[in-house]
Parts: sequence; structure tokens; C-alpha cells
Amino acid sequence: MAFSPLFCCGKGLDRNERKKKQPTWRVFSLKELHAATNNFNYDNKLGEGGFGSVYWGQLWDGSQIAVKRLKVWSNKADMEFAVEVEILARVRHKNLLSLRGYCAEGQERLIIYDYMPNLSLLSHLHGQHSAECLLDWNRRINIAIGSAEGIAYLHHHSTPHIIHRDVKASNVLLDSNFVAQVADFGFAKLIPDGATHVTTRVKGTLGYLAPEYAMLGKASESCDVYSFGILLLELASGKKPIEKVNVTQKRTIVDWALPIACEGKFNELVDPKLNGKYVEDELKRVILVALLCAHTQPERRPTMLEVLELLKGESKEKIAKLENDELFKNPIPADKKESSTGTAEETSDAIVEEKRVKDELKVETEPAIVEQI
Ligand SMILES: Nc1ncnc2c1ncn2[C@@H]1O[C@H](COP(=O)(O)OP(=O)(O)OP(=O)(O)O)[C@@H](O)[C@H]1O
Repeated sequence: MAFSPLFCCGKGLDRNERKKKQPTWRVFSLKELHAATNNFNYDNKLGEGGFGSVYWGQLWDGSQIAVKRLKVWSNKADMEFAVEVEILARVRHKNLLSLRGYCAEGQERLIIYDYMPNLSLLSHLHGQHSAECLLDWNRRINIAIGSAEGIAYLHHHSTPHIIHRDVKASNVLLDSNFVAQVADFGFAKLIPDGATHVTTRVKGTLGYLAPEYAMLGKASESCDVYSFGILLLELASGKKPIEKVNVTQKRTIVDWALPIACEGKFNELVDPKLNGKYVEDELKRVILVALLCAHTQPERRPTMLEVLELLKGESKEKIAKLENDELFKNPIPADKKESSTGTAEETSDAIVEEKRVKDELKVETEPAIVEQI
């Protein structure tokens, strides 16, 4: 089947917008990508995700690229490919990983991005770069604000609005200046105007999934807010979203952090790798915002615009209100809570395999892209 993009560049935008949003991407040939990646050499491989492998490459002009190559061709994978290309082509923001182009020849499907030399946040917090301690407090705060800006853009400034659905540390990439670039829109959903949520198959990563999304498949912007809260806690504490406490028990990062935050012992939550070098007020803000984002009730979570305002500390009044939120008054001690983590998968990175909750969509008018997912 020949690849037919779901979009036509610029479609749906008014004339002014179209002028502003000139395409900065192009179609690549397979031959060019073979040359850039040394025939997809194993040594060029940056990593592997659900969609396929990602390779480093260099184009004839010397610029560095990351090439995501679809693993196995199928109609479903082809659709995910089209979704990612469609969404990436629409959005341009300093904190969202930009599309450089795509290639669709025969059964080969490839997406080309700018290469991010500092790789993912995950690799700095828990992976290959964690020993180097390159993320000082200032960088962490900038990453928190930058990724919040990227997600806020998807939720509030793109048309139609976009829910990312897989906000997590491996999807926050870092450029040469450690500026955050939110990546991986393969799971994203477009929200039609006027709809509050779409009901969908559950996709995402354990540890980051909002409870109402995991259980009922209700995807809305507030699911991304929940995942962002987990990401913030991870960034401040250096802990994983789900950790083993002993052979049989696991604990979520929220169950660990909330009681400590309620006692006001914020310094016990900070990543020990920072050796005490952090700004106390900022740490407190990050933790309080994170925990509010990860509230079990979606209606209690802030919007990403509110998150940004709080993280930047722009309104003293709102910070004071946040500190006095009911959430921080009467926490249920972790040991009195029914364990929500006993059945968690071995690794927080396990992908939830299309737990089909309700496959139909609850919206009346949807763009083609939503109908086809
Ligand atoms: N533009 C890029 N620059 C540098 N490294 C990248 C880039 N894009 C992806 N990577 C690396 O390639 C790896 C695989 O990325 P990919 O997005 O396919 O999967 P993932 O996010 O790790 O997992 P999943 O697909 O399961 O969500 C990531 O760990 C990331 O570090």
C-alpha cells in the first residue's frame, strides 16, 4: 500500500497562519538515509522504542539527524506513522522536537528529526549518563519549565488541541544546551473543538498513566498533566515512577512523596546526586505542583498554563493557595492505603499493550485522524 499522508501541508490553516507556518520539512529518499546512517549500521543505533529503532545519521551538508525506522510494516503501524508525521508537521515550538521529514518507500517508513546530542532525560536520571551528574538544579528547573511550555502549546495553542498521551522521561530529549524538546507524538490524539475528552484504547507507560485513563480509557489534557506531575517528581528526586520496596511490594513515586511533602520535609525529597545544591523555594514549588498534577481526581489537576505560572513562581498568591490545598492537609499514609502498585509490571517502562477498554470514540465530529486510530 502506498503511503498517503493524512494531511496536506497547511490544510485547515487560514492564510495568515499558512504564511507563518511554511513547511520546514521535506521528503527524504531511502537512498539518502542509507548513506546518512551507514546503511543503518548497528553502531549508529541510538535506541529502540515501540515503533522501531532510532539511528544517528549525518547528511551531505554535515547536519546531524535521528532516523526512526518502523520495525514491522502493518496497517496499524502505518497509521501510527501517519499520525506522528501529521502531528509533527503541524507543530513548531522551541520545546517540541521538530520534524525534518519522512520517507515512505515500499514498506519502509522512516521519520527524520533533528539529532539531540544530550539524548533523553531518562538517560540522565537513570541511564547511561546518570553517573556523570550533568543535570544541576538550574538545568532541571529549565527542563521542567521547557517541557511544560511544549505540552502547554499542544494543549492550548495548536488547532485542534493535541493530547500527547505518552509524556515520560524517555520522551523528553535534550539539545546541546540541555533545552527540553518533548518528543514521540506517535500516540498523540487530536481533540476536536468543543470535545472534553476522547474515549480510546489505553496506550502509554505504566507509572505515568492517569488512573481514569488507565481504567476507563478517558483521554483528555488532564491525563498529560498527571504524567507531567510524575515526570516532575522524577526530575526533582531522581527516583523512578515505580520502585520496588521489597521482593513483593512496589511503591509509586506519589505514595512516597506525598506524606513527606505534607510534613513539609521537602529536602528529603530532593535527588541526593545534587549534593544539597538546589534552590529551596523552587524545590518546594516543583514538588507541590507535581503532586497537584498527579491528583487522582482529574478535575482537581491544574491546566498546563496554570502549571507554567506556578513553576515560574509568577504569582505569590497562587503559590500560597497551592500550599494550603486540601491535598497537603490529610494525606492517607502510604501503609494505610490499598496497594495500587502490587500488580504493577516489573518495569515502569513496560508499555500497556492496547488494553482495549472502549474502542469507540465518544465525540460527534472528529477529524479523519481521530476516526482512524
Ligand atoms: N532526535 C533524537 N535525538 C537523539 N536521540 C533520540 C532522538 N529520538 C529518539 N532518540 C533516542 O532513541 C531512543 C528510542 O526512541 P523512541 O522514541 O523510538 O522510543 P522510546 O520513547 O524510548 O520508547 P517508546 O517508543 O516505547 O515510547 C530513545 O531512548 C532516545 O534516547
